[in-house]
Amino acid sequence: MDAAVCNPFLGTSSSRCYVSSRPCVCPDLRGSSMRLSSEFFKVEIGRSERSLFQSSGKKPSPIIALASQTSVSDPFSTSSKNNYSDSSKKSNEAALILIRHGESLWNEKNLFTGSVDVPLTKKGVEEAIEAGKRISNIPVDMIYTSSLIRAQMTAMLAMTQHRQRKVPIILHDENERARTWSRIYSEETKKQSIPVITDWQLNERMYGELQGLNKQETAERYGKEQVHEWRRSYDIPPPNGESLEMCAQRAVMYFRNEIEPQLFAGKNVMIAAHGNSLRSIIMCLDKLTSQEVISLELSTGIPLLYIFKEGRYVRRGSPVGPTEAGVYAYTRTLAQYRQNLDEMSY
Ligand SMILES: O=C(O)[C@H](O)COP(=O)(O)O
Repeated sequence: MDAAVCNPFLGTSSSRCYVSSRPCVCPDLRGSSMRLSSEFFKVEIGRSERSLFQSSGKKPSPIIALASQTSVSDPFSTSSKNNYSDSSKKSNEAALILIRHGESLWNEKNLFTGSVDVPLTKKGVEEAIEAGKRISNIPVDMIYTSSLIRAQMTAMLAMTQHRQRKVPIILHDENERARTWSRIYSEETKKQSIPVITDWQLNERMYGELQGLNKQETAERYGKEQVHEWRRSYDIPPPNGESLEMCAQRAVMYFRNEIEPQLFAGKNVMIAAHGNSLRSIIMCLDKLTSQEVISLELSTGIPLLYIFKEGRYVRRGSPVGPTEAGVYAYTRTLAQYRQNLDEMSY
């Protein structure tokens, strides 16, 4: 995992190469054998999130409001992408929300999309808004999205529903001028904002020569099994495209190097990305094997909540709705956060 990954959209001489500075703990990416975790095997997020509670034997409990605080941070206190981490602000826990973008115009047409930059459909817009309602009581301090419009639309639309009423603002640091011209001069305004960091490394896997082809027609032409192998196997790439393993190498490395330090610093993070970049991250968080990940399917526009605590990720399923008591009782901190929002709105 120490190969540099360069942004293909900037050519081979990208000014930003990510070289893993931390060892990746994801077993499959280390190339060693994986721990079996049958609990999350064959999970279709969004359709069977309830069964996650059942399989873990945990039932949502009523709201517990105790004196514990969500992290308080000023995410705009530094402007560089890489300098957000403030390890002195270590907190006990942070929320991590993962969300696959809403339906895109090519999802609707059943076309392989990959790196092609396609917007949401009307249904996708509605899914993103619905997702926002589901997470409207969960704290969000920072947002990471891919560089593709469908993920960015999803993040922004979801945040229109958030009760915190902070303004998500895309950080532009592609060059000095972009940094200077997008500066905010009011500390108070910064506090009312949520930084949105966009990065190609969270993009959908590059689908190579399948991009733009109809999935059904491709299966008829090359055979269902071949197409399933291209779409779901871990290490077999589609023609001239990325395998899930290749996608994981950049997406998981980005997660480890850029996002995880924020969680360690107590920041609550939302990631709006794609079916396969998120599958690779979930594979790592849930320690799925390369066999188990084959059955992992993500529905469009369904948020999934993890609690990051003492260096561990605890999957809490998908918040079903803003009124579901169980969502707020996941942890004391979330319950307290929700209670504060309620008190503020009286
Ligand atoms: O890129 C695509 O076509 C989809 O977003 C994901 O497709 P998949 O379900 O075939 O991986």
